[in-house]
Formats: sequence, C-alpha cells, structure tokens
Amino acid sequence: MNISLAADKEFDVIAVGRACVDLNAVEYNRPMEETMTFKKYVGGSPANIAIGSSKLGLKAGFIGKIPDDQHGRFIEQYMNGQGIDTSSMVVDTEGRKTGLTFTEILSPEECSILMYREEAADLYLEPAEVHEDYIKRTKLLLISGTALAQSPSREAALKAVHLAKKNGIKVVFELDYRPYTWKSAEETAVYYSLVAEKADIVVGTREEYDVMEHRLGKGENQATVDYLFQHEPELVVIKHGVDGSYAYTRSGETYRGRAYKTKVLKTFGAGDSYASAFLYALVCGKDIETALKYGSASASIVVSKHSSSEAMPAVEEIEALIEENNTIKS
Ligand SMILES: Nc1ncnc2c1ncn2[C@@H]1O[C@H](COP(=O)(O)OP(=O)(O)OP(=O)(O)O)[C@@H](O)[C@H]1O
Ligand SMILES: O=C(O)C[C@@H](O)[C@H](O)C(=O)CO
Repeated sequence: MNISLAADKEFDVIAVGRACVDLNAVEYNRPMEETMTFKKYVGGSPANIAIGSSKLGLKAGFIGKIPDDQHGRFIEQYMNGQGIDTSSMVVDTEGRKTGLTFTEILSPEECSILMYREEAADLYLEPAEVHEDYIKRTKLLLISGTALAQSPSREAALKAVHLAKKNGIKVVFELDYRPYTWKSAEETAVYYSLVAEKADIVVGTREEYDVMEHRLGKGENQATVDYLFQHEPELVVIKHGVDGSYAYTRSGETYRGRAYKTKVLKTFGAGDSYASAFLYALVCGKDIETALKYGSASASIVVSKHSSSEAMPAVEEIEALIEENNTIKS
C-alpha cells in the first residue's frame, strides 16, 4: 500500500520544533563524569529529520526559533548548507539560549543523553511566527512532540497542525518524548493524544505510545491502533528498538520492518534517521513495506556512527544495505 500525497508542492517536508546542538562524547565506553571531550553537531530530533531527508534528496523546510548567538548562527548555517530552507527559522530577540544535548556512551548498548533545555529558544516559537502561506507549500508537515511541551511553542505547533489540516496537507506526528521538558505525565498524555488524533501519520516507540496512553505498563500495539484509527490517522508506526518496527494501516494491513545488523557505536539517532528515510520512501511513492526497510537501514547506519545529523546516509548506502538483507531475526 502507498500513501497518497499532494503533487506539485515546493517542499516535500517541513519540520516544526527544535534545532539545537548535540555535544557527543568523543571518548567512548566511560561515564560522562570521565568524558573530557565532546564533538559539536547540529541536533534536535526535527532538525535531524530535516537534515536526513534533505541528504536523501527531499526538499525540506523548517519552522523553529534559534538564539541570536554563535550557536544559533551555527545551526542556521549548517542547515542551510544541507539544502534546508531556513526562511521560517525565527531568530529570538529575548536572549534565550540553544538547547544542548550531551551524550554519554557507556557501551554500545548503554547510552544516555543529558539535555540542557532551560529557556531554550525553540520553546518560545510564537503562533504568530507560523504562517499559512509557508505551510501550504509542503506535502508533509512534521510535528515533534517536544514542541508541545510548553507554551508558546505548544500553541505554535497546534496552529501549524490546524493550518495543515485546513489546507489538506498531511501531518506526521513524531512523538519524540523527552521527559525533561514536560511538567507531568498527565499533561503529556493530553497533548500527545490531541495531536495524534489529528495527525495522518503517527510515528513513535512502544514506550512513547505508552506515554500518550498514560499507562504504567507496556501497552499492546493493537489497542493503540484501534484507538488511533477511530480518529484521523491512516498510518501508525510503532518502533521496538533492535526488535524492529511495525506499520499499521487504517485499511487493516500490518507490516513488519526488521532491524539490520550493524556494528553499533551508540544507540541514539536511530529514531531520527529512521523517520527521515521512512518519509523519503513514502514521498518517492514506495510502498509501506519498502518504507520500513528504508527507515530501518538508515537507522542501522546512523547507530554505527558518531553523530545523529552529520551521519545521515545517502540513498545509495541505504539501498546497498537493503540489498544485502542482513537483518536481525527475533
Ligand atoms: N542496535 C540497533 N541495531 C540496528 N538497528 C537498530 C538498533 N536500534 C534501533 N535500530 C533501528 O532503529 C529503529 C528505531 O529505533 P528505536 O525504536 O530505538 O527508536 P527511538 O527510540 O526513536 O530512537 P532514539 O534512540 O534515536 O531515540 C528500530 O526500529 C530499528 O530498525
Ligand atoms: O533530539 C534531540 O534534541 C537530541 C538529538 O539530537 C540526539 O542526537 C538524540 O538523542 C537523537 O536520538
């Protein structure tokens, strides 16, 4: 099955949310307390997805807010250099800062991130800074769940969803749950459900859907899709880490994507690379089963490399990996 998207749009995807800085541990296999050197990359889940999509050949745009400082200029220049349209990235005038993510690589299986997001500029995007004329120009609008964590970014993201729906633009909701930014689990569940019910495509991990459903234990995929298909979504993707992912369609099909074997350096960046290649495949008119392969292959490449953004693969690398068909059986 394929997903039908609007034709003749200038952009394939416009992402909404944070564009930040990742500081990734240069020394591996040790706790952050003992890590002395970090390498700087552009980061932030929606920025990573825009970068990954652009690297694959999609035309990507971005709606967000960056600080008026060296980090903000670094982000803007890097994204521009990757071919992303940054004309709707607003520069903050109130002295707010870039969100920083430090990463710890204890072992290939045990990685963690430490986020500094106090007064992060991206969370101050105003609804008035989201423009219908811009949103009308894309096939897909990607909303990051973290953009819903605080006002006014929350209202700006909700306005973007509203404008997309009004103009027949498909909304992709990437749950992208980062607990640091939220006040409570109840609040997260409220806003996640609100946007997931309105989105056309929802992508998240099993654990993120559990947050949306406000459950303590692990939920069942079938219950999640039964709930979401009572609303707008036509496609729901549920990721299970190294155990792969599942895509469910409103018309009743289920597809499984298997993870590809790789030499893992760190686990973060998997979700963003997965999303960018999955969306790339959908935009190219590939069927959902193939899109799952593209997402999984892209993720396996990025987990073998040092960054989440700079490491995003080219189409040829993804296709070579799919051709090898060396998947993890579980
Ligand atoms: N260790 C791994 N080796 C190969 N592929 C992997 C590995 N971990 C994850 N993947 C691939 O990446 C996809 C997304 O991973 P995961 O479910 O961990 O998402 P995520 O939690 O959003 O990622 P992130 O850690 O970036 O937040 C998986 O469905 C799988 O295809
Ligand atoms: O999403 C973030 O803000 C941090 C990312 O850039 C980081 O690389 C990561 O955790 C990706 O999963």
